Amino acid sequence: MKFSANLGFLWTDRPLPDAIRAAKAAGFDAVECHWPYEVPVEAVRAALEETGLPMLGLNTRRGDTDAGENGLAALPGREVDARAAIDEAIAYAAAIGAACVHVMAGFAKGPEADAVFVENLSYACKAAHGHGITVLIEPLNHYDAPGYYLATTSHARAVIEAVGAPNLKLMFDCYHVQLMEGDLTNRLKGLLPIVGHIQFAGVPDRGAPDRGEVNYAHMFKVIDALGWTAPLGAEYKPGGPTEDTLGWFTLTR
Ligand SMILES: O=C(O)[C@@H](O)C(=O)CO
Ligand SMILES: [Mg+2]
Repeated sequence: MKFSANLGFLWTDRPLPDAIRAAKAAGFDAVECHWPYEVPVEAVRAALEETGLPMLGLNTRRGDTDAGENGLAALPGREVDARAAIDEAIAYAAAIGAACVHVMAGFAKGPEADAVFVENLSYACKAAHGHGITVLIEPLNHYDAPGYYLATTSHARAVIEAVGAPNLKLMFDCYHVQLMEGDLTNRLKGLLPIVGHIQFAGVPDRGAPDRGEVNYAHMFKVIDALGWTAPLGAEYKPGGPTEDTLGWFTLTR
């Protein structure tokens, strides 16, 4: 198995370039992040080149976080801001060779939001296509993100079908899927053709994956048996020094 360190949660005690170096030293095969925009592209690119780690993905900006926004792409009336965030994310991803951009939907619901999300995603997929970038959408659980537009994989599948772009895929985050829908093994098998990236964390506290209700020793075997070879995103909250939480690597043996 290969693993990607999600630097939105791991090694957040240091600047992003040093977090990339820490992930390399700990034995990760790749990195991914959330919102790198305050860090100069050159510094991130230099750390990636130095370590040889690929950056798998990053997220579009959430919007006005002081006002509680968590993404813009499904918000009626915010199309200009949503597309600026998409352009920014694609430009940053292209500059550091990142394979994916997660377009965050935000808090919205209803037919207007449905149409806006599909239109903004169509825009994102066209813009990303020329750079060979995959656009991801991710259902978030309703405990952490109540009211988030996208909460289930069935809704994500319907959106992906409505957009109909080959470079639009599902971020299958085992943590969110377990909290909302369960049946991880069968669900992942059924969704595999539309999955673009897989993430994991302990459930329900989002701690290290060797604790909680999900048996990741089993899940890693399932994922491997499905022929998935891309790195899996370790997106958990270490609750202390990240190095002290890496015992879960042994789950793959
Ligand atoms: O699962 C998550 O929370 C992340 O993957 C993310 O990108 C949105 O916060
Ligand atoms: Mg996630």
